[in-house]
Amino acid sequence: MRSDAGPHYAGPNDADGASFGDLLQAIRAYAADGIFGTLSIITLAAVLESAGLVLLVPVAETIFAGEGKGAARSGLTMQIAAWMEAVGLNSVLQQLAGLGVIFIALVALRAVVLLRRDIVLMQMSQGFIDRVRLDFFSLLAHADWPVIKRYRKAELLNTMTTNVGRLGQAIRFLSSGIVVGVLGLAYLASAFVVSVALGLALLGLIAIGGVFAAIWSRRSHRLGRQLNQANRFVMHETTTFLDGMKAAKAARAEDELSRRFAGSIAEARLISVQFVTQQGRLRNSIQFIASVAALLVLLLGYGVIGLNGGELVVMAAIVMRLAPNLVTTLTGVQSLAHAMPAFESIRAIEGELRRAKASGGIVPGREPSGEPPADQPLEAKAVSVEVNSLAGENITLVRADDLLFAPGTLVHVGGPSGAGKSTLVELFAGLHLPAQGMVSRGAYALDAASRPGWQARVSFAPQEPFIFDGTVRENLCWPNVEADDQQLWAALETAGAGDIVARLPAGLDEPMLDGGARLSGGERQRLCLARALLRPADLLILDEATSAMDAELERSIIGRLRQDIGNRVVLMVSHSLNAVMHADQRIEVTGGHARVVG
Ligand SMILES: Nc1ncnc2c1ncn2[C@@H]1O[C@H](COP(=O)(O)OP(=O)(O)OP(=O)(O)O)[C@@H](O)[C@H]1O
Repeated sequence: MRSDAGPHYAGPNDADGASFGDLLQAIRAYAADGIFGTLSIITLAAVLESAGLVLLVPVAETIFAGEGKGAARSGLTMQIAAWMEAVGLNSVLQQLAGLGVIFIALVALRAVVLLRRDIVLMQMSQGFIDRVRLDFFSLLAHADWPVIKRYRKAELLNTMTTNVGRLGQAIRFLSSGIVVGVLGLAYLASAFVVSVALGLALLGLIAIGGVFAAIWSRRSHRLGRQLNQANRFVMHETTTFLDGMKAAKAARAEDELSRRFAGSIAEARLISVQFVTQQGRLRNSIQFIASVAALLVLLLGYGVIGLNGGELVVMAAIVMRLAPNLVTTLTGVQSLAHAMPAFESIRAIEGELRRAKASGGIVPGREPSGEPPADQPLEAKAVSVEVNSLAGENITLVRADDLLFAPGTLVHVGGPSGAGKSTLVELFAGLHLPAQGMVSRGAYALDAASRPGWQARVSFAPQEPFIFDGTVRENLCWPNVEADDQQLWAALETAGAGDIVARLPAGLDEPMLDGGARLSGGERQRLCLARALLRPADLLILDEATSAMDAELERSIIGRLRQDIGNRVVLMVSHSLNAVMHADQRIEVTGGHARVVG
């Protein structure tokens, strides 16, 4: 079985992520004042449970003793009998009825407390998971673009879905572990009430079970780490499978695609089977210890300590309840250890994102401080974009010595594939910050502090259209544009999308299902172009945003753009001649170097 990540799906080093202590601290920070109330209700439920058990002693002893008051009765039974005689319950039947009423009252109270406990625990555990998920989303959304770009989609998907799901499991194990553990303590306390010696014997046996659990938990934690890697691989292969479906069908390579996918899930399955085997072994060991405990209680209780019949019955009930409780607690500890690597993995990525943010990322919620002057030219001087490679080295992706675009200019950005065109326009969009040199508009230079203001006046249409499950109107106004129907239709007409929306039964209010999957690639691009046109901006960037359109359509769209350009600078990355023909200025990017060529 593979034990390392392999070159294709290595993720962040989970070992740097977090410990169990970090998880407890995170829960404490989340729950804050609620922890005391939650622990109190868990304890109250356990106390009521054990009180019910201890109450069995007088019930059983009263029955065993019958009317002959001299038969063996413990101090507890004598005390309760004295109380009942004081209120006039003298016969065995009357005392049993009295005890029965107390018992039923206890059961009713316990039911109310249990219900409350379960609700509180569910609210707390689900709330905690939601908090972790939201924090992760927020950190990722506010991370710098080059940092986000470093992660593979499968890695992020795996963290947001599989690992968060496993963390949910871990929290469930933890909360049920606490409940069952506290209950176990209560049972143990009941055993001490019946017989201190037997209580100590049970404590010793629980300690032996704990040692077994600790050993197996270590192994389960290792297995959990391997499962992390395997899950990453499954997610990677799942995205590859879905992305590659069309190409595979065209090349009749469905079997090859399926074979790769089957290979990826086999390892995760193997690890899951190994874990179940480990868990089964631990469960068997504890059950064996519990049987020994039951035998010991019987022999010691009857032969050595000399417990009476009632006490023996209650001890047997305690051991019978304690045994499955112990199995659940200790296998829960093991499951927690198995699921912990998911939390470690989430924290490892969060740590990377936080470190990146601390070294100059986007500051969330920061208000734009002024805006770049629209009547000034857009300029780049001796500028370069660098990224950090996985090996930690700085790589220069693109550089430019001197670029200047006057307001009202349509600029074509051309050059071979992989030359750095997208990186260059991402720099002007503020997605990268200059590593050297300067990007500016008049006196307004782009840097970490001015970036929000800069980006408030940029509209960017990427090659891959982004359409979400909302109406056409919601998609066009995303994220925060306010526009009336007339403005929406005008933008749609300029983007050549008017007829697409006019055909839809509900027009602007038609829901876009499945991210607009039923539209063609070119149709989705046209809608996204209309969205980009609606955003108030002095710099419009189209990064191959018309690549899926036919030449005739593209020509008419670029013609209209040129005509309505106003004061805007339009940067258009394209491999098409249409863009070259309509451009006022041309930039060529070759081998990471951008120059003016016309
Ligand atoms: N985060 C990164 N780390 C390392 N290399 C990167 C990173 N981002 C981009 N690159 C590399 O930088 C080069 C320029 O990429 P870019 O996307 O700007 O090219 P492009 O000219 O737009 O290509 P195309 O026309 O094919 O879209 C490519 O070789 C790409 O692999």
